[in-house]
Amino acid sequence: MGRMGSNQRTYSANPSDYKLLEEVGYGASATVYRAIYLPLNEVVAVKCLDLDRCNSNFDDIRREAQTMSLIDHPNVVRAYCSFVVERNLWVIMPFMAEGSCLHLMKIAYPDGFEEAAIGSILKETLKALDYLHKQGHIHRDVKAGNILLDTNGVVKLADFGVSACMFDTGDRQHSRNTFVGTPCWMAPEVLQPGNGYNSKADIWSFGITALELAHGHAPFSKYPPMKVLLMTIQNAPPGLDYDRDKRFSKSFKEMVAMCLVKDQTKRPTAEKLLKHSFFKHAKPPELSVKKLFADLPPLWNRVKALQLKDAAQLALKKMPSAEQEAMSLSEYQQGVSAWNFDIDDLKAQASLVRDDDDMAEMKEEDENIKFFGSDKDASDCQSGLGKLNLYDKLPQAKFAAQVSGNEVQQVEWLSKKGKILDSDLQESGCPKNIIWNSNGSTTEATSSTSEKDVVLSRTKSQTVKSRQTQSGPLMPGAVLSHSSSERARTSERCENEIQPLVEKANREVRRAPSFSGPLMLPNRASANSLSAPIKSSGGFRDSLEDKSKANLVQIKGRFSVTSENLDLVKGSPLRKSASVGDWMYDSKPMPISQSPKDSTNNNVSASLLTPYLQNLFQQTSIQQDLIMNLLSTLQPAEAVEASQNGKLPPLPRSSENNGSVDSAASEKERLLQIKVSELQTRMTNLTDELTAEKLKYMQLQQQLNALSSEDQNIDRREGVE
Ligand SMILES: Nc1ncnc2c1ncn2[C@@H]1O[C@H](COP(=O)(O)OP(=O)(O)OP(=O)(O)O)[C@@H](O)[C@H]1O
Repeated sequence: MGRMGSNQRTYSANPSDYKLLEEVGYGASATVYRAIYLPLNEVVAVKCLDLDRCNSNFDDIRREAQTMSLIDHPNVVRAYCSFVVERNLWVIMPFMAEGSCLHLMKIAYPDGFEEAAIGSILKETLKALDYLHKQGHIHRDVKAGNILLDTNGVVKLADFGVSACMFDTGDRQHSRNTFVGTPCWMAPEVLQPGNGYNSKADIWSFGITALELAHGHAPFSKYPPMKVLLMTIQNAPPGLDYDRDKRFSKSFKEMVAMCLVKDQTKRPTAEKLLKHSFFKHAKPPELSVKKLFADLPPLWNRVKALQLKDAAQLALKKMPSAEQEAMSLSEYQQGVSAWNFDIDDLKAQASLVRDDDDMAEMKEEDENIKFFGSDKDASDCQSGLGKLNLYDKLPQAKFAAQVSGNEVQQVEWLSKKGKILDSDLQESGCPKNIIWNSNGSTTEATSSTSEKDVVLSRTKSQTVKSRQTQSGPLMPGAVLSHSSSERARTSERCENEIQPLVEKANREVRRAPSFSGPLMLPNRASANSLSAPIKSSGGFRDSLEDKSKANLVQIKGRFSVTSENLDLVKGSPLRKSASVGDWMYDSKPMPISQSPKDSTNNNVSASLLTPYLQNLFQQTSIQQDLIMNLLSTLQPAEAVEASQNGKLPPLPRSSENNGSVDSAASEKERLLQIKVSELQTRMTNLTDELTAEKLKYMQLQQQLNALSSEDQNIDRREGVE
């Protein structure tokens, strides 16, 4: 599928012609790398889509990729070419050096952009939509995460085509009973079956994206997907509040209101919307957009920083209390959206997750009508994880070069925002004094007080608000779905290029869902957690697939629903796990004290139990890993002490542990240690559970053996008679 790019250059379909460099983005189905196209020595982006997670057949994907490569508009990211590498589809695209608007907000503008920049970004995006709609396409995934920026301020809409085919084969039957991702950006008609939708659905998503850019997050993003769905359908449309959103012009508010009309026929076309006064007065992006990232380090370092932050976030979050927000946030942050699912299933789930509090909140939302009416109020109630934005949690960092060996060029942009506190750093478990170079990765360094002061003196005074922010994605699906070859490639590169700290953080981030994943029967193939099919374990996978094939309707993104799941739900409702951050089916494990006789009566087959045990086992090991990682972020003295007290497992020996011990451990670090202890308690519980299950399994095995030999005896006796 090698072909000409827009610059009339030819791009080969030979993977060895592309040298993958840093990871610059990740989504539900793909990881995106900066890469060099060796024959031309040109920087490109390579999006690696995991075909294992694709619902479409290969021809559909190939067709869509080809369609994507035919798209030719200055505001649409086109594909130069695409080809299959093992179980991945590689899509070669122009590299958009400043990444997505979502990343930019997460890293530097947690409260959203100023209106001038929003106007420019939206205008360029609308031009792209106008073009696509006139070509007969619906984008179906318009959101800040898919609006990419180039260093010169060029704005392009990405993810057209492939994402569509990945999640919609056009055969709706195959999509039934499935819900994936967050419906934050989805139009009501998309969420309601039978109505049908058209390009106006993109206009709704465009309106939601406008709110996202204005506030740093999409409406309802704190809620679980099912609730978002109900709110989108039942509530008045979200919008910019005329009184409270004073920083935005009337014209902007009007434009958003025009997009967010529930009746799709009343929404303007992209062409008409472009004529709105808000866009007439929009500045050229090179004036208003370019300056947004003027002081920022390179994209890949931002991505690493976000991953670090995610690791810290993971370590700090209060699992039980924040898990619902975490799920919603992680969905939102990941920016997953797919438009195929069955409304009844969603409603079934929604009815199960709603509790009194939820209803009260929903009522409150109804009363407020305008979701964004009170930024402060809204943000205050968005607790938990939300408080951890990069500025809140990353060090007063300056990041220094390491990768290319260039001169260290300190970048103080993080501190400029005035949101980074030393204490936050300690709390985050990140090493202090990380230096971040404009072209390298992170490395530790000494930061003197005077440096700090200088940095702080340059700080813009900005109120540190307790609000929901767009913290980096916990990216279970994308990671779990990587083919082993890609994992190998990634880890190889990490070893070579990324500093251990970052590597460790990445591992933590990637394992985050594993840590928090539910213990569940394996036939729920959720990609939202560890409970997604564990592809690496051969035997398990087989049994899993056998079990699930009959019932699994579709796996998309990180949520999936199967008809069997729904049956399960009836008798065994969805519930929030006490210890994990995901919704799970209450699998009602048998009591440990159960006698073999009772066990037999349960009719639990070994084939069902085995994968369950393996799942349990895997989670336990992953938790162990996580604890080890956390331990290594503790002050050595404390960690050693905790370890010696028997509170924690033995510390891994490392050079850090051999160094001099700082006896003055901070309060924050002690808190972190408490977290670690909590985690360890959970791990112990899981281990106990695992042991009990193993025991039960052995008993069942014995029962089965006894039964089968009894059967044989009977057969033999009958034969004799
Ligand atoms: N051409 C590109 N240049 C630079 N960064 C890119 C490029 N394409 C994608 N990215 C980055 O990678 C991220 C993920 O890419 P993309 O949205 O295509 O993945 P995805 O799996 O399709 O995501 P999702 O389905 O969640 O929208 C983007 O949000 C963006 O930050």
